[in-house]
Amino acid sequence: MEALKSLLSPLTNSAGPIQDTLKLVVIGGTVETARRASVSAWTGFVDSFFLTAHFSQEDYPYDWLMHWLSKQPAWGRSREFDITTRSVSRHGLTQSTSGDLDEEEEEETEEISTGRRKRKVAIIPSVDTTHTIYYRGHWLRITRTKRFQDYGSCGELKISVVARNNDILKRLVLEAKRDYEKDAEHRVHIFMADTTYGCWRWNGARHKRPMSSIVLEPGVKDMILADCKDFLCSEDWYAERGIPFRRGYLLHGVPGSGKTSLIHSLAGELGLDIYVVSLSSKGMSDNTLANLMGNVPSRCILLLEDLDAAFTRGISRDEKSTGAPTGSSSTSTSSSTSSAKNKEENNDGSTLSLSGLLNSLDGVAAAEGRLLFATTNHIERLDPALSRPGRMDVWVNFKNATKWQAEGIFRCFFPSKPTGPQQAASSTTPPPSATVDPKDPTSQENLAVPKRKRNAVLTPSLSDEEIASLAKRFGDAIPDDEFSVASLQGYLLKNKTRPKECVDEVQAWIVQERETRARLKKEKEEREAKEKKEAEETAKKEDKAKEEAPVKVKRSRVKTTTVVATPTEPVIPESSESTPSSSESESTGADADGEESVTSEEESPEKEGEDEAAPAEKVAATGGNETWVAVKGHPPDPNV
Ligand SMILES: Nc1ncnc2c1ncn2[C@@H]1O[C@H](COP(=O)(O)OP(=O)(O)OP(=O)(O)O)[C@@H](O)[C@H]1O
Repeated sequence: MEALKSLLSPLTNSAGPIQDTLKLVVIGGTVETARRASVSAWTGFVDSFFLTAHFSQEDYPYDWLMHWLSKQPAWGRSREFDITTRSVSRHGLTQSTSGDLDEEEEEETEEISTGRRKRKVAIIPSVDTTHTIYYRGHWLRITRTKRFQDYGSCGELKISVVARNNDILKRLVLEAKRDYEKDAEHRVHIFMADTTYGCWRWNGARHKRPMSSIVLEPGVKDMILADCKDFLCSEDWYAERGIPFRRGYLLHGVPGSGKTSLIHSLAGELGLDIYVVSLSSKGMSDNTLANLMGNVPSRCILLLEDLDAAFTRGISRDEKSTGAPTGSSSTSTSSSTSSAKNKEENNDGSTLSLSGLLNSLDGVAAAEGRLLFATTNHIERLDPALSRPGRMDVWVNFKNATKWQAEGIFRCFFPSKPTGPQQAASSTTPPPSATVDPKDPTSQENLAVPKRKRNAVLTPSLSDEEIASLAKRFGDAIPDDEFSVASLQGYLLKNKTRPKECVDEVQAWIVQERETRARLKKEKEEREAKEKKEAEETAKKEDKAKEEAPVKVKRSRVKTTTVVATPTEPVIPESSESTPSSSESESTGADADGEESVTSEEESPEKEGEDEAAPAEKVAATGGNETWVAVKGHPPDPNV
């Protein structure tokens, strides 16, 4: 006990300073805890008045709000900002009006004459800065941030407002949406499948293409448009009958006949975005496709372009296999060559199987409400399962241009001169291109030519009768089902300011086109014949090499054995290096290094057999087999 007291005595004697220190720690800790508690209570108290909404760049409301914000003067007056020529949102509609460097007006004339592309420069507030905007009696605190993800950064928007409930935020989002849709109504947005990350990437917004600019046989456009409209407003009908709310359209036929153009037109007409998937793209797999298909919005056009291309590069029904193309078999030369080719083609990480494709089209996870459009130039290559009703409900065949279509496309290019007051106005306004009223949305010229370039095309004005007669002559000159509409369009484009000459010279163009086609066809046939011959020769060589392969292996084994382990085995006589030593080894029983050899009795007949076989093998090997040369150390003697 005494000992313990003596041990503690130094501490008890100095209790004053320690107690003070302890008191300080306790008081400091208490004050800090109280401070933190009060701060968090205050923040909680303040936050209880604030409503905060988060918007991610991955979803539409972010675009609506960025578009809306870009129109707010306070947003443009930001004191910390980035300058960019890129679109802030995926829809490219958020170029800040307040921040635009307005040189457009001055540059417009110059642009038309030089063809130089205008670059808009926009000012946007920097990330992680907070801005306050007054909106309908409330102060909104808006912060733009960036979140980093596996596949790059993703923008976020945080909006806080002091309010009793979230009505004000709902109103804001609705207003932003309406505003955005109003500005976006003249565009069709295109999204492309990103197979690397299995998501959709905005690819641009295109001006809507009017249906009147698509020239198809009478009734076809109306039929498809009516069918699409009918589908889009029949959700309940489908639900009542338990039918999956999806519709598929298969547009097949010759290239350049308007399949893709029609889809773009329909998207504009129906106000839908287009989501494009290329099944043959690198890295496409069943999972990626299912993921993509499950993530399309309920109302959109899903476009599978060139469906047959996916087949020829090796989709198969078997999930494990990505080979076995069906379409190119007719041109295949030998099984070995084609399988090698397939391997090469499929070596791009794509593991998409037909069953995977079918599942993603109408499996459990497939999106509903979308219009599926698939295009192909070779319908005969499609698996029947893919094109059956339920997956592809409407089939439309696109052929080469008829006379009627030729006439129609001519009229699209050369609209007739407006009559009445419009004509009077135009006659006072040079140049002649002013015959088209730029405000008239039904004007053919307006439909065919983008707005900003309208005045750049100097088309002579012709009366209705003149255009009708020229169009008729043009249509009569074009043979039915020989030229695609795209090729006619190419010819008309070359003559876009010379309607009369265009018709006068069309016969010469037809002759020239036929000659070009004949020449190209001949060249193609020659090239194919050459390729076929080369492939046959390669196949023959490979077959020959295969036949020889087992013999070579045997010989190389013999040679190796001779050098390393069994020096007394007979050395192949045709080698100039080994011939003398072989006889020497046989006679002396020693190898080239002078090692003692052990020749077993049992080996003798085999050796004899090999010796006998040697001349025959030698003859077979004169084809210049590489293995043979490498083992022997000198090229084969072609005279043997
Ligand atoms: N029927 C048509 N009416 C109006 N323009 C057409 C028509 N067909 C083709 N064109 C024009 O030809 C070009 C090519 O058309 P488009 O890409 O739509 O053809 P496609 O059938 O989809 O071809 P592919 O099968 O090669 O993809 C476009 O510029 C389009 O304007």
